[in-house]
Amino acid sequence: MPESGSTLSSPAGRESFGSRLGAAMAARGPLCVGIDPHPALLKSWGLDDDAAGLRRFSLTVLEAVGSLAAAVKPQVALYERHGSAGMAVLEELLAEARDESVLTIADAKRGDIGSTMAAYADAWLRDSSPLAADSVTLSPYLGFESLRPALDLAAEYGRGVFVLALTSNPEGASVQHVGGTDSVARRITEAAAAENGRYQGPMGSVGLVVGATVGSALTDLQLDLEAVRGPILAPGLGAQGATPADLRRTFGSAYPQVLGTSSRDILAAGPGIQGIQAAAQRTLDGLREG
Ligand SMILES: O=C(O)c1cc(=O)[nH]c(=O)n1[C@@H]1O[C@H](COP(=O)(O)O)[C@@H](O)[C@H]1O
Repeated sequence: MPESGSTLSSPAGRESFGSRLGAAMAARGPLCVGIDPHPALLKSWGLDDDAAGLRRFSLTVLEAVGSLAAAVKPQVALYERHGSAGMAVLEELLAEARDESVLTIADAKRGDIGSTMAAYADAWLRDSSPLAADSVTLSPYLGFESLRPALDLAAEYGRGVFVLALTSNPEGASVQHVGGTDSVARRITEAAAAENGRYQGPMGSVGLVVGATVGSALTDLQLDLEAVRGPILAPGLGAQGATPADLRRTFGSAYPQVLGTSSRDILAAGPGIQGIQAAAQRTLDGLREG
């Protein structure tokens, strides 16, 4: 269990997130399972679209994939839509994952001016917070440096961040590709690489989000993901159409850093634990092949 109590507690010497995630990927393989309790999925599982349904769904997924996936990624929006009762379920899920030593990525996509960003960082990355996760997704639209409070708090507490670079949705290109070979995405990638200079070992704690669906964009925009020396969270597998073979083709020599993530494609195999496990295992086998 993480330390609790004073927000001033200093967990000096704690192992970094990059190192913990690298060990989990080496031991289990490069799969993250997204926990996205969409209303349609709750319905197909025979659950109500309420906090009790959300709780059953979340804890079932954790039980099914907790010993198989390198990490789980709860989609915060799908808890927020249930208000405080939904956020209480998210707190319970994060605490349960912590107790079972399953790494978590809170998919909150936060980003704001620095002083407000400090509050987001407190919410997701500080030990004393009920929503503390091992890592959180961040949006750099206000400038990479606006994320400073989260970057520093993550480093202090042995936690991590995943910064959006090239997202899996087709609309992303209208912002992220701007600038050609000096693109917005390239600026983000280079800033993440510089930030990982503060970490020792093969993998830093500042990751990027690069969709499995981005096709030739890495080459077109001349992005050097190996130089980032951080984990690459790659959503888009399954429900958005990408395959493990696409991932290998897209990421090339950076593939060892890639954590493939899939939600609906695996979750649709529920509500039985064995069905979810089999779907996750199939995806993992695909990611490990070749
Ligand atoms: O940050 C993310 O995880 C993310 C970034 C991105 O570029 N695209 C993307 O789909 N995601 C998230 O990844 C999940 C994808 O879900 P599925 O399409 O069901 O596998 C959702 O929770 C998305 O919000």
